[in-house]
Amino acid sequence: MSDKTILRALRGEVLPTPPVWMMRQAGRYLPEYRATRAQAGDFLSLCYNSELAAEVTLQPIRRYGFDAAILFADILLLPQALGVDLWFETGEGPRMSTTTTPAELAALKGRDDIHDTLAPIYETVRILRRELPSETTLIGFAGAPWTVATYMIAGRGTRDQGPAHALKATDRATFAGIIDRLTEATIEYLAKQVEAGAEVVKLFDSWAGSLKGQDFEDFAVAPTARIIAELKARFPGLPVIAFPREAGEGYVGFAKKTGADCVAIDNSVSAEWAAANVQKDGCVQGNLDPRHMVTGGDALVEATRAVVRAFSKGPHIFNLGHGITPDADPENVALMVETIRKG
Ligand SMILES: Cc1c2[nH]c(c1CCC(=O)O)Cc1[nH]c(c(CCC(=O)O)c1C)Cc1[nH]c(c(CCC(=O)O)c1C)Cc1[nH]c(c(C)c1CCC(=O)O)C2
Repeated sequence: MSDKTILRALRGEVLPTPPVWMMRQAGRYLPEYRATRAQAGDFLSLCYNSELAAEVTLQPIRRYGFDAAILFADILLLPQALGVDLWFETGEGPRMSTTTTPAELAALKGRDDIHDTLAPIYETVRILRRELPSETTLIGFAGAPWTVATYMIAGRGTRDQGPAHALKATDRATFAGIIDRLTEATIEYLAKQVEAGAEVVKLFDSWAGSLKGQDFEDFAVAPTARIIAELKARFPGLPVIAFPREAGEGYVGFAKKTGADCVAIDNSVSAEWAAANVQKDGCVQGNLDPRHMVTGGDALVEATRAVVRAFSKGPHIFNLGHGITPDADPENVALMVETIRKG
């Protein structure tokens, strides 16, 4: 069995020092990322340029020696592979052609027709498995169906996922059809990442927190459980991290209900609460407030130590509660890593 620290934590081992990586660790806060992105032209061109995508994935590993690298790509590449138009408005974020009618749902490509578009992503994974240090774990990922659907239905990011909730209320069949098609395509997408060399996969459900009650069970828990069951049937022992962001009480029992090996925790709940209520069932990842990467100083050191301490009695992978922001100072990241490793 591999002795990579991330894989050990995912098997439930309690390590003296938690392994660490960061969401959005390859990103605009790093000058070397901005340079490579400029070389590629734009963000999407960078995602589909396997050599340059591998290069930006490696940059934070060289700088900080993180225990995991996460494939450089985006959760919105899968809908693009299903035939949706996708572009990024500078300074604003993603824009897509909308999928809200039975005809638009029917026009999406089949789950086996996504790989032509996504082949460069699988090539990035293969390059990374060759080039990463032997102690670094490679994480592949996809968006969870609900979160990806919120973008497909609205055609953009939204504060409250209003358009997706509205479609769920007015045309449940089409809404559920979008979730099903995404669930099936996500299984095939992640399976190809694993075949190419991803050692762990992570499902990002960034908008899980806006699903309440039975909707949370039907559209956050159930699709995640289905994806994990199918992947584990095809790849026995494959570790899976699930991130139902801002799920609150929904974090409790999420690993058991979905089969996830690790639940990633955002910073809207305290580490103490998550240790008592979520880590009791297995590995957790998280949950330092990403603002500390901007503000730094003693508060960063104290908050980092507090997260390590709160999760020290169970399996834990140190991470931020959400992605690092472009205004972060790279020196603060170094201080966080040093604090975790040197105490
Ligand atoms: C919702 C979502 C998206 N993408 C993702 C999510 C889920 C996680 C989360 O909640 O943050 C996931 C994602 N996006 C990216 C990765 C790569 C791996 C990593 O370093 O974490 C991952 C795992 C690169 C990216 N994805 C994006 C960037 C910035 C692009 C740039 O260089 O301009 C990066 C590095 C763009 C993106 N992509 C998306 C948005 C809303 C945006 C615009 C907002 C922003 O600019 O931060 C969709």
